[in-house]
Amino acid sequence: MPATPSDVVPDPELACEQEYVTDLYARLDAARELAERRWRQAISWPAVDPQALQERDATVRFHGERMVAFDAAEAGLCVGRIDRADDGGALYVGRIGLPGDDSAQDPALVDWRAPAARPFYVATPVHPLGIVRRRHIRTRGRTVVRLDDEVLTTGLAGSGLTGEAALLSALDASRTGRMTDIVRTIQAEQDRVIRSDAAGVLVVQGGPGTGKTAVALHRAAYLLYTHRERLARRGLLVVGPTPTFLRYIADVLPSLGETGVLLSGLGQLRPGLDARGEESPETAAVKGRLEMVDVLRAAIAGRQVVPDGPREVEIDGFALRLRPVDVTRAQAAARRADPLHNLARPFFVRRVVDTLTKRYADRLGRDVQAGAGLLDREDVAALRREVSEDPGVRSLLAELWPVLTPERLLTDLFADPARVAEATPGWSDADRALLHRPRPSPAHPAPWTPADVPLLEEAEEMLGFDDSAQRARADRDRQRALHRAQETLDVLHGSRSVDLEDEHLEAEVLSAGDLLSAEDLADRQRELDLRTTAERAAADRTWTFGHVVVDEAQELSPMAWRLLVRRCPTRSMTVVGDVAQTGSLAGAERWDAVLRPHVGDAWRLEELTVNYRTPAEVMEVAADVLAATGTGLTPPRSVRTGGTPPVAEVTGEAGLAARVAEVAADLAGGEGTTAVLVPPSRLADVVAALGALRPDVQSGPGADSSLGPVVLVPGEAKGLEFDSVVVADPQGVLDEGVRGLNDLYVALTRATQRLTVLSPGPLPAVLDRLAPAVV
Ligand SMILES: Nc1ncnc2c1ncn2[C@@H]1O[C@H](COP(=O)(O)OP(=O)(O)OP(=O)(O)O)[C@@H](O)[C@H]1O
Repeated sequence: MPATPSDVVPDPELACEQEYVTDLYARLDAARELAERRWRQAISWPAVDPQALQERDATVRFHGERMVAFDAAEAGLCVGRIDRADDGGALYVGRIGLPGDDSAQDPALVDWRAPAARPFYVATPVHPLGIVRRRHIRTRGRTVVRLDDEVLTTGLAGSGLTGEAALLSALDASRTGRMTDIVRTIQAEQDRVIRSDAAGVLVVQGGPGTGKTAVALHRAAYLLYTHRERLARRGLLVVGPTPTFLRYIADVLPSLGETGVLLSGLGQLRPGLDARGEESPETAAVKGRLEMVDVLRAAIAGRQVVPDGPREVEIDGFALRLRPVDVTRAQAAARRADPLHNLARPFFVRRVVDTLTKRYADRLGRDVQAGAGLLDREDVAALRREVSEDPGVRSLLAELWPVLTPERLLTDLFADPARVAEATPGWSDADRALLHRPRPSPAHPAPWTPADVPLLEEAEEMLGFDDSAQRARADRDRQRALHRAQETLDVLHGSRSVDLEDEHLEAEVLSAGDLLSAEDLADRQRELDLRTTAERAAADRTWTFGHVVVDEAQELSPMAWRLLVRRCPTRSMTVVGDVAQTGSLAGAERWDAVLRPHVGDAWRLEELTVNYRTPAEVMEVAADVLAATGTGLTPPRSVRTGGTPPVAEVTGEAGLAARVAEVAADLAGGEGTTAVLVPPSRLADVVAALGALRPDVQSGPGADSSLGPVVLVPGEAKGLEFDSVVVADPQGVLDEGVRGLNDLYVALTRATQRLTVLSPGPLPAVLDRLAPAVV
């Protein structure tokens, strides 16, 4: 029995709250209708100049976003109320704020993110913050179905949980395969993180199930609320480890009414690229090292070639020589002009063409500079053009200083061991070999991997983005729009209804063309740009964000950190993760080591200590594995106890897949979601065996536990949770993972209700606590 009373309140109170909640929904409906009306008005505004057009876009977007927020607030609009001491009255807390009738008084509903709502989450009997009672209001649709009260005047410490009854009932619900928001039951230690200052890098370390992901997403919503203007403009980026994970969390921010957030996996951070290729963990680790910056720099320098001896090109029957020293000089001049390879290239080209033109003129027996037979400027220009357009000259220039895309640079580098060797002085042959990748062909497509993305982006920074083609296209589009606009004006001019003979009078009469230039008209006809900030940010690789949230941040390589920090120059970041769950070789063992190269000591740490997912009985087993990792981290304290005790079975090698399938099919026949977590070598067999019993089995990156039982390797299950988990072959998980203990820790802590461990042979020693039944 908790020391803080938490009782179901009888009906009369329910009726009162129903009345209040019904009134709140009426206000919500009114606000939504108003927003819709304003949206309609704004969308039909004539935009007479670019500024008005921008204003129209912004107004349409603003009311559109409000409509989305009002829709999102519909489910569970009001989460509860706090009753203030000294008869300060009740303050209702909800998903959004709704004004009252009198602006001098309390709002009808205060947004959960507003400072006034804070006591709802953090007041305790020991620190009541002027509150005498906290009431959780549960609704189904628009009907109030349950109230849970906590009296805060006892002065007793209590369980340390806020709204324990509401929390426990939320945690006991079956999982749907999608994460939901926790606005109703945010706990005090989580609230502290959510409302922490936006400035600087905040690292949130916490064991499995401590709500790191939930907290990170609510923090994103909080920051958007608190710094709306800045963040709405610059946008907020949430980075997760895998597309599966992103799908799992995708509903949370929209349910909080926020649409301006870009959710992205690391493999999707380069616009236009969806990098999902696979490679060995060792290769990913090498690609993730910071030394790759030097490798890329050397690879680019290696593409600026000085030939061994003189090269000749033939123009109009004359052999023109380009000596190595000419190339060296041209290179030096180009590098002085611009440090970026592609942007420096035009300078290199000009120098080489100048040199060849001069030699051409000399060979023609004339002196370009002075004296008898002086070539005039036009002659020189003609010779220059001839040189620069000559195919032989062009191909020589492409060989000596090619235009490079990041994709071409990396493809050529990885495919050529000699280039790799040249760019990696001091590396071992084994590490060099890890970078090797055959040139893609239809037979070997070799798609880009997530570890390639930071390299491509880094290379783009060094090469310089040659946007001349893009600008030319934009110019052409604009010219076309102008042309169309001019035609429209001409038609208007030609079809004037006044038929005037007097030329003088004609000059006095204004036509559409007099009032409006073709440029204005083209601007007016520009389409509404209603893309959200997130959509615009996703399409623009130079976009920098107002805040970046990184989830499962322990997995990120140093190169990935470099990329993220570049996208967030203000270093306003929230970094959540658990260094005991690091699965990738390139990932973090300690936060300070990871962050120092990018932000020095300018980061602060918050810890989450309570596990809301894993029942205590399961966590005890997982805690032994955590101890064996040697990280020295304390296991989180589980909120829930008394669930189904975890079970283990030794199946024998031959019987493993069939028994896994049988157990998983049985669990999947019940309520909630089911996952089988296996070492990679068992994946195919287990999928086949389970598929025979459950054709809806899911596996791989697209696996969705809301559609059927899933079979995943531990890395794919990171950040996810399931009602029932079967861990198959724990020794295999230990042996096959590059950080096997961490992988096993991740696998064991995915269960919200039931855990079954099936082992082909004796259980690994770290699982001694599970005394297996031999079948
Ligand atoms: N205050 C809360 N109220 C209700 N549910 C909560 C609360 N905090 C966390 N949860 C639930 O606990 C579960 C675990 O949360 P979450 O996935 O955010 O943990 P995590 O720390 O990111 O875990 P992992 O390290 O395993 O990725 C989720 O179902 C989440 O909704």
